[in-house]
Amino acid sequence: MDAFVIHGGKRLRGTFRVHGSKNASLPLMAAALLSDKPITLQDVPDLADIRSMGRLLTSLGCEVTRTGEGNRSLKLHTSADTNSQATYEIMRTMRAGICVLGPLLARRGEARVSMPGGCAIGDRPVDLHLRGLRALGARISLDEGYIVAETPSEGLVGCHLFLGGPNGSTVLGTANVMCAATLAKGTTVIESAACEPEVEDLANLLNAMGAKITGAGSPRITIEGVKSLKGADHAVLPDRIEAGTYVIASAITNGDVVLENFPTLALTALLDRLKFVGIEVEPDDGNGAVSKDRLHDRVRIATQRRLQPVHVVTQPHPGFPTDLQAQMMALLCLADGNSIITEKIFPDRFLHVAELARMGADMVRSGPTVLVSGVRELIAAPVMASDLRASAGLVLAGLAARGTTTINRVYHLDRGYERMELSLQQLGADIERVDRDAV
Ligand SMILES: CC(=O)N[C@H]1[C@@H](OP(=O)(O)OP(=O)(O)OC[C@H]2O[C@@H](n3ccc(=O)[nH]c3=O)[C@H](O)[C@@H]2O)O[C@H](CO)[C@@H](O)[C@@H]1O
Ligand SMILES: C=C(OP(=O)(O)O)C(=O)O
Repeated sequence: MDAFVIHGGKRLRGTFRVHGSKNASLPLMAAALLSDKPITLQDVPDLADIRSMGRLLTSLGCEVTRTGEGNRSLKLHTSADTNSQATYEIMRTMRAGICVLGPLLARRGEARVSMPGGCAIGDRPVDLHLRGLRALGARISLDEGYIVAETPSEGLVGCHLFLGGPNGSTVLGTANVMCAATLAKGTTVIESAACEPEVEDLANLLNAMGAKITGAGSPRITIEGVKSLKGADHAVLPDRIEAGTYVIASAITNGDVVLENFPTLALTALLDRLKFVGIEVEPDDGNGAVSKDRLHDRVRIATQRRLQPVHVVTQPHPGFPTDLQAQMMALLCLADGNSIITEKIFPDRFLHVAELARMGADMVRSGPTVLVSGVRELIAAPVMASDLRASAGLVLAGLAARGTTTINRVYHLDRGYERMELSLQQLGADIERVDRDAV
């Protein structure tokens, strides 16, 4: 098992181009099951989760091939519909495998899909996915860890449905129901739909395939069912979580990093909190000057020496993303005072707290809230990566810490960050990947 060894204290400098989004790509890939015509997705990151989704789709009769310049695109072509079973063996490795349920049901009338895995970040039920699909008429039961779903003889039928849950909306649940509704009879209205940019991106692909969807990106999505969907070409959104992680990497090392393909609009809440901390993300005109275009997709990160504490609450989009909570916590460990972080999406998503404490961070957790008292410096230690974003938080802490930090089990990072150690090396970090036995 691989580990990262980081000699901390190097200021990051240089330019990094943000990759296409993992969390957009995965449901986009699953949408290829809705058509027998080829779909091409441009700028799909090369990640463990993307490869797992590729294996899953292949098992379901979809040919998946890397193509285009630098093999950055994916071509997906569903040419066989003989197998509609998504096995536990593949599904346990990632959460987004559940996105095949809606498309399989809508196009083949049946699906047998294992309950999904994903990051260990607390309870992750799928009741809202099932509630939404049942509202369209699907008959669903559970059998030995599998969701068994079928459509009635008249097919799925559009309806007005509410998809809100105890912690707000559901991102992948909205994706699943939206996909299923594209081929249902009549009109579906999803109330309390997730507003995340990845949902909007999926609606854009589906519309390019001939679906009739309006309102995606707002809490009410309307889908007029159509008889069939065709092929399409689609460019995947930049990854807002990767982008946010590299902003914080620059800030925590007091660096001078320029980010390209930066999704400014999708990161408003992060940029707002960072401004309070003393970090400006300025549009860059490419000649080292601040651009007048505030929505420029090339930005430069300017960090004040003293970081101010701040209150952060994770919320559904456009609120502060839960997927950047661990990275923000690493930064606030070094602020000049007390910060409060409240996790409202996954109240137990705090496995990084104990590991950051091993590096000298001063934190007290009470339920979904952590009080972070800033310290002068973090001190390197061996730590254990527990989930994807917790791992990213530990890498950031290691970049800033005095001494040599070893982060064990970085396979979690490989699910969501493309060759992170190489990108950080190019920005001047002293980081290397080693085989765990060598540590
Ligand atoms: C592959 C992908 O895109 N993953 C993202 C997606 O996960 P995912 O779509 O799985 O997360 P959800 O939006 O569904 O979860 C939001 C909240 O709703 C609850 N819930 C969800 C479904 C359900 O049927 N019942 C229920 O109660 C969850 O426990 C959680 O408290 O959105 C999360 C929240 O922004 C992100 O952290 C994940 O990175
Ligand atoms: C939690 C995440 O991924 P997943 O939903 O696939 O577990 C994430 O991307 O931070």
